[in-house]
Amino acid sequence: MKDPLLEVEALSIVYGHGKNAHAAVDDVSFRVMPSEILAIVGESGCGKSSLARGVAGIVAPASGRILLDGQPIRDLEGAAALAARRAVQMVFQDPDASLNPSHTVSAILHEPLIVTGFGSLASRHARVAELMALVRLDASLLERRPSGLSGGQKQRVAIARALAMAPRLLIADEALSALDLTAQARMAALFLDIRDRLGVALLFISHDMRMVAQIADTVCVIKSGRVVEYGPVKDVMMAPKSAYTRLLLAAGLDPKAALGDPVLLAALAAGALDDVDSAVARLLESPGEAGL
Ligand SMILES: Nc1ncnc2c1ncn2[C@@H]1O[C@H](COP(=O)(O)OP(=O)(O)OP(=O)(O)O)[C@@H](O)[C@H]1O
Repeated sequence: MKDPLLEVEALSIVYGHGKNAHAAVDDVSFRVMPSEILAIVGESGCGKSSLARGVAGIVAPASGRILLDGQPIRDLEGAAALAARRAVQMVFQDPDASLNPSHTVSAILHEPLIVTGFGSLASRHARVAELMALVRLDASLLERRPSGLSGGQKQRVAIARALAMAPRLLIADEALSALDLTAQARMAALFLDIRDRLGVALLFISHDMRMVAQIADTVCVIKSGRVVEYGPVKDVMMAPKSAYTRLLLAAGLDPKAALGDPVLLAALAAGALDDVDSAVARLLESPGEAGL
């Protein structure tokens, strides 16, 4: 049995102070093995982005620990701290916000290589060509700026830039949700290909259970900042233990809108699985009722 790459232990992230304090992430634990794809799934506002930012070190946890190769990241110093920071890279939902619009794709991909002191100009060029091939982008796009690319192409550039740091864990925070369905499917295939070729692990943050089923090995379902279900994706899909997971699995239902339904809310609160299933079936038959 291999050792885990990442361990998240009893992590809590709190916004605000005093009586305004609000735990966006509440006592969450999971682990990611090398080259595993773990999906964190839940409806909008459940704390997924906060969790991703906590793992990436962008927001500080109120309590709990994050370990990389068994070492608490917070305790690392000097070269070890730098290596840990590089080992975890993030791809965000909106490439327009994360890619500099005035830079060419070439400049965007050269930058992390320069920052990390990656060899000579010739070796950087070779590495940029390799990164473009990895994300299946044609080299002819190198001189374009982000505005000259499609949404899917921009997201591929963002992934290539993250891969330039030679990460061991990639965090994709709703990285597919701004794309149309065809682009989403192609991007999911790309993530699987990258995992297979590079052995990089993926923390795949999503609200979409169907996308998660296509890509993940393991799934962690989050509701109101807490883990409600965690296990191999096949087990969770075939036999969801929690009523909330069943709701997320109901294809065609928007959980956010459905949660406005009082009967469904009461069934969820009571953990009454049969009542949840019948409420979901009713909402699917008459979408107008839940404003879907
Ligand atoms: N910087 C912040 N300051 C205060 N509250 C925040 C901050 N960021 C998020 N929150 C709150 O924390 C909770 C979790 O938000 P978070 O963005 O992590 O959820 P999410 O599941 O990623 O949602 P979405 O998919 O809509 O981004 C929400 O109630 C949100 O309003």
